[in-house]
Amino acid sequence: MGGNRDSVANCRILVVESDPAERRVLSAELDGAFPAASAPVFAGEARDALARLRSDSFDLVLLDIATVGESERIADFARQAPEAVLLATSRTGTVTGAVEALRAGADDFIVKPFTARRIKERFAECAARRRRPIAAAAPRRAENASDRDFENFVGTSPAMLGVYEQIRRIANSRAPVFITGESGTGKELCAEAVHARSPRADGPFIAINCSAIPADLMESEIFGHQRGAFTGAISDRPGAAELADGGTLFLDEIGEMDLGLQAKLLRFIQTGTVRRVGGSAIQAVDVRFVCATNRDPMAEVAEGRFREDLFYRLHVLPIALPPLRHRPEDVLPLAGIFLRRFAAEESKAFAAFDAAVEARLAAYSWPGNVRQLENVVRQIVVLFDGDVVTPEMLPPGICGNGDGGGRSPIDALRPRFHGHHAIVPFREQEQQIIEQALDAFDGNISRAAAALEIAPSTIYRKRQSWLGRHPGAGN
Ligand SMILES: Nc1ncnc2c1ncn2[C@@H]1O[C@H](COP(=O)(O)OP(=O)(O)OP(=O)(O)O)[C@@H](O)[C@H]1O
Repeated sequence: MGGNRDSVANCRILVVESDPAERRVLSAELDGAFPAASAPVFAGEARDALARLRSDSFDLVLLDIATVGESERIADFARQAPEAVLLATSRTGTVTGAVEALRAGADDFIVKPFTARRIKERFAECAARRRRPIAAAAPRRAENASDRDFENFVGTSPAMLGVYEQIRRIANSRAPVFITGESGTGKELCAEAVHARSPRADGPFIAINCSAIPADLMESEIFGHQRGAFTGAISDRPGAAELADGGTLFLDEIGEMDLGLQAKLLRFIQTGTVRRVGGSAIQAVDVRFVCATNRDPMAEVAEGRFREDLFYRLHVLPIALPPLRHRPEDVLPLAGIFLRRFAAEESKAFAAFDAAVEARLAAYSWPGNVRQLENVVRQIVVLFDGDVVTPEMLPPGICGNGDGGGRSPIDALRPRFHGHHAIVPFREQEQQIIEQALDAFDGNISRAAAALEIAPSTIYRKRQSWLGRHPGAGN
């Protein structure tokens, strides 16, 4: 199944859509966009699609929620095609619908109409990030493994060599690993490397982002639930802890976990057992904990936001990832690999940066770290054509003259004030800025968050609060 999962161009697509008009639109949109793929397969009913999945393998399944019916059916798809990326689609984008779909096993939720480009991006991201066995943490197929310096890391600065050495030394232990570092410094890559180098490498690597999932769903995400445990719990579901049995459980952005759940996590660490929400059976689970935060954990403990006892349980083997500005020699190798990756993905010719661009990239301070560098290179590749990246392609902040000519999507986010008449309430400006960022990145929350240099959870939370202000509003 899914032999080409990491390669967007080669992916095999199954579209589950009952509306003939929608099928025609999608067929036209997808045909040109996935040139190397065999034509997408269309199924008008969930039953036919499930039958097709029994005899054939796909890398991407686009599931129209209205066609598929209740979320239990989405769970059927998740079971039938465990390696395919499942993107739930709907005309009506409500938070509840999205949460239901994700809970039932979809990798992501996309509101129609959407472009093939958006599908490609979501597919690539989900294939790279979804819960998956460690096989997916191996170097991307399209890239040369020798481009990497250690596991999936690029960079040979002394600071990073020190990190690789630390990972090598702690990999064999069963003790928890606590990774700190600013946003975008590679904490998730680090967690994957710890797993890949550990004796558990053949076991599962399960990542949970404690900030991306609403607090009330988090307990069931980690511990699972029994059917009927709460509204919407329509089937039994294992949590991340059970799924990670024999492998590694990565708790990303642990600093965002609510205090009640921290107590339950502590109990899990102490007893090595879990109980599903609404269930009575206690199950022993063997996992290695790796967690990460971009906050200062000691300060969080001092402020009472992080339980001290939990902190000391988890903070056994600390790894601190250096910000990119402390290792400027890594900037150009990283930029080079991103350029090759995105040029291949976008079928562009870009192969190098000119000397002036290299000088600017190396001199810039990269407050958003590697993720910001990755986003900048991606924007350039998407927005421009050519073999060589030249200075006028750089976004204003990096090109240094403050005049971007409106080329960068991020440029469109800059608020413009024209005297005091333009002053509007802060919360409205905030909503506008976030919505513009989401538009600029086709609704992609992680990329919008990275561009705004905030946590994705902030966007999720804000959207929930806007819905609270305007009952019935969609997302
Ligand atoms: N040293 C590196 N080599 C190659 N790619 C890297 C490196 N560091 C980070 N990246 C890439 O940068 C992006 C951000 O990395 P990652 O998600 O691991 O950061 P993070 O520290 O977990 O961020 P956050 O705190 O915001 O979750 C990813 O696409 C990752 O693959």
